[in-house]
Amino acid sequence: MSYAAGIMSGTSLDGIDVAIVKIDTSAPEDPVYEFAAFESYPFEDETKKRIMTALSIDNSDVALICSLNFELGKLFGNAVVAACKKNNLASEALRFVASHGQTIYHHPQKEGLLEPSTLQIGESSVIAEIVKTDVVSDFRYRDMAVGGQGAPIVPYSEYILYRSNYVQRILQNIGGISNATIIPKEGMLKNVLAFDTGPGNMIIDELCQHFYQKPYDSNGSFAKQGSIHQGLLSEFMSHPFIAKQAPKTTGREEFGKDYVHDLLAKYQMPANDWIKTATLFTAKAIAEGVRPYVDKTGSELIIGGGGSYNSELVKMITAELPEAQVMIQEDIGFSSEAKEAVAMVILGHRTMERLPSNVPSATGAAKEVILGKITYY
Ligand SMILES: Nc1ncnc2c1ncn2[C@@H]1O[C@H](COP(=O)(O)OP(=O)(O)OP(=O)(O)O)[C@@H](O)[C@H]1O
Ligand SMILES: CC(=O)N[C@H]1[C@@H]2OC[C@@H](O2)[C@@H](O)[C@@H]1O[C@H](C)C(=O)O
Repeated sequence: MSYAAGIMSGTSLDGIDVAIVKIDTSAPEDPVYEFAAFESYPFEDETKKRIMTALSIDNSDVALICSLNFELGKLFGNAVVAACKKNNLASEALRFVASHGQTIYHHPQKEGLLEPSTLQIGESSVIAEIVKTDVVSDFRYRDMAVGGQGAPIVPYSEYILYRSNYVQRILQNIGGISNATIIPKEGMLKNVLAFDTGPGNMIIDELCQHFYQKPYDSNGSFAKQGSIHQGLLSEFMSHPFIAKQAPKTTGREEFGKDYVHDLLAKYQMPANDWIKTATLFTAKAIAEGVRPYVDKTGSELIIGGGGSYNSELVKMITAELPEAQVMIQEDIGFSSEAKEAVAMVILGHRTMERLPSNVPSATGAAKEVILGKITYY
């Protein structure tokens, strides 16, 4: 029995999530992962601003990215130490730390001279020195090296935690971007499908920041007061990503600030109508993405990520997908916010054991590979 920590800092840039997980390997072929604790550390405004600048094609610079790699390594390491302390654990007793890293750019298709590539930062050497244990990081690169999109990478852990002999389960994550994992009833890992469905909270957050200087639409309260603008909704739905076939992944490059500000320049309407229409688009993109795969004999769509706390969004998804039973992670006793950080522990454990954890049917990779790199302490 050992403990490990997973660190997630996702595309929404809300902060650093740390999950501590107990790993029971008494049956080594079939390890059991037990959630032990979750802590979240919001980024300082200044740090968030610097990351946003680093992500921007127009304003990014190499000195900033170089420095942020080490700054984030420090913040990630300190977050794990703080989480351990709060939960009365010695951080050096962790068997390993698994860190996702901050995605700076994700470009899965070849475009001109640009190779399919992705970049996550938050230096693992710095984390290892602070936490004083081994660190697994950089999970996406190896999958891309064998022709995969490098995302989504959570399907392996979702298969381990949620597969069912009785019902199809669709795990719908709504972070900055939304992604779905479809696990057939009695399915094998090779039958699992996963892909990004489009924006998660990214457009809603940008609009809340623009109109109200607020980071997000708490519980959908602005959306609840707005009306749908059909012209804007049609324009949203005509985004080429929506009609694309899976496997597909996306990011801030397609649904970030530039996309939202181009639309803001084009349409005039009250703030809450913008937010309501963007919320419906987010729900429809999810429904369009998963609808072709819903098992008519029974399907549970389980929503996780911060979007599960937006009840207006959840209501819209429920209305768009009457063929599935829609619920959130908390309805089945899990935590919506901890889900991805827990997933990192499961992926990290596979790496430590020299075992593969990409799902080629999800990423389009040519074969199964061992994800991640290990920095030994
Ligand atoms: N109470 C709430 N009401 C509405 N929205 C919320 C609430 N709490 C969190 N959110 C939304 O969830 C977002 C954070 O979600 P999460 O932490 O799952 O994203 P992430 O992991 O950074 O992104 P990704 O999964 O795309 O990498 C916030 O930016 C916000 O939009
Ligand atoms: C490149 C990148 O960071 N992608 C994230 C992002 O956030 C959600 C969605 O887009 C998903 O594809 C992925 O994260 C999760 C952890 C994944 O790979 O499964």
